[in-house]
Parts: sequence; C-alpha cells; structure tokens
Amino acid sequence: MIRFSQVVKSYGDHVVLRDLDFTVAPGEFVSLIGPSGSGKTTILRLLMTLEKVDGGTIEVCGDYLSHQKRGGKLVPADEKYLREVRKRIGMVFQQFNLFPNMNVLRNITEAPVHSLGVPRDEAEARAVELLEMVGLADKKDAHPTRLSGGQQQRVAIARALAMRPDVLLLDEVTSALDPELVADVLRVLHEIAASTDITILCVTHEMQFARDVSDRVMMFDEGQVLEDAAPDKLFNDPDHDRTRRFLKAVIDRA
Ligand SMILES: Nc1ncnc2c1ncn2[C@@H]1O[C@H](COP(=O)(O)OP(=O)(O)OP(=O)(O)O)[C@@H](O)[C@H]1O
Repeated sequence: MIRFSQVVKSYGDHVVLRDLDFTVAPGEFVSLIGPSGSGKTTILRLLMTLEKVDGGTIEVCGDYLSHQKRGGKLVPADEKYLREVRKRIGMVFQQFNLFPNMNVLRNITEAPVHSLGVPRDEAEARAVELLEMVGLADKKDAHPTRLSGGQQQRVAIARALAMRPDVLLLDEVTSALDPELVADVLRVLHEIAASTDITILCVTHEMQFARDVSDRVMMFDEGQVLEDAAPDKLFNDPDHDRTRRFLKAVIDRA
C-alpha cells in the first residue's frame, strides 16, 4: 500500500506537488501518466527517500516514510529508520544501474545477502528462479556489458524482486531501450503484475502497456491527480479535456 496525504513538495519557489492525495491499494498496479514536468518523477523520488516532503505525509504498507512515530508523535524520519523502510521498496529505473564488475547472479544476490542477511546459497537459488521468470536462466554467469539493454533491464527487474519488496516502483523502464527490445521487458512486467501481489506504481509513456496491465491509471498534471480511473474509462472516455489532449499528443507522436 502507498498513501500520499496532503503532500507538498517545492523546489525553491516552484511548487511541484500541491496537497497531493492518492492511494495505491495492496497488490494494485497503478500507472502514472502525464506531461513532462508535471511531477511524476518527484513522486518516485519521494518514495525512494531521495527527497523529503515540505508538507503532508507518505505511508508505505502502514509505515510512515516521511516521518516516524516517537512517543505517540510524528517526527521527521531519521536515516536508520529510513534504511529499514527502504528495504521494502523495490525500484527499477530507466537506466539499469547494474554493477558492471559483477556477473548477473552476483548482481541479483548482493543486496539480499548483504542487506537482508539471506544465506548465499538461498539467495542464489532464488536468483536462479527469478532469472527463469525473466527468461535469462542461461545468463547467470554473464557480465552485464555482454547483455543487450533489454536483457540488462530484465536483470534489474529480477534484482529488485530478489529483495521481496512489498512495493515496486517502475520509472519509465523502457525509455532507454531500442524499440525491438521493449516487448520482452513489458512481457515480464505483465507476468509479474499477474502472478505476484506486489503493489506497483509505474511511471510510463507506454500508453498501450498502461492500458493492458494497470488496475488504475492516474493522469497527473501540474502537481495534482487530474483524473484517476480504470484504463478503459481513462483511455476511451476521459472526463477532462486536458487528458484528451495529452493522449492525442502522445498518439500523434508515436
Ligand atoms: N532537483 C530539482 N531542482 C529544481 N527543480 C526540479 C528538481 N527536480 C525537478 N524539478 C522540477 O520539478 C518539476 C517536476 O519535475 P518531474 O521530473 O517530477 O516531472 P515529470 O513529470 O517526471 O517529467 P518527465 O516526464 O519529463 O520526467 C519540473 O518543473 C522540474 O523542472
């Protein structure tokens, strides 16, 4: 579960998120769409604790992310507390960010072994299962530089899942890929959405994918959720003219 309550985030005088409220229910797959500069990445950066809120609260699976409870009061979260909460949040970025000096298996097992204390043989067995799931069982000994961008991104997805996160954040995960490599990555995400109960928040420009895979789609504009609906409703019959114009612009560009 993810809950933003009255979240405000500014950069200097520029208010990027204004009194933002939204919830992603446990196990839901929600896509976030909207024009460039509307604040989508800022939402993910707050969830990754790379930024702090200026107002309001963020909760992940019942724990505050922006604050912690001390003596019955909410106080700003300290680093030790955040390190624990962060373990429950998986992330996959546009750039794959794999460790170039480690083979694929090590890339996947490093965090479970060192941050969660999972025994190495157990972490390796799980990594092999995940590599099978993403269609790369034969690449476990390869180094990332030997893989295509699409394969590297599938390793990055396996690496995020190896931490058994409650919440998975996807930030334009296909944007850096050549078009012919996109389908395999989307297929893997489809399977994850269908076969796990991870709560997923996905920022994407892939409208067909958002339509196919999401339980809900949030159209975001100027720091607020303009429209929040099931994909069929949002893509076929949006309530707002702004949404209609945005969707048309994306389709015309494709
Ligand atoms: N570190 C920062 N310092 C100052 N302004 C920032 C910073 N990060 C983002 N912004 C501004 O905040 C606004 C929202 O940016 P954000 O990256 O969240 O938008 P976005 O919807 O993700 O855009 P895109 O689709 O292009 O990635 C933009 O006007 C951006 O210029």
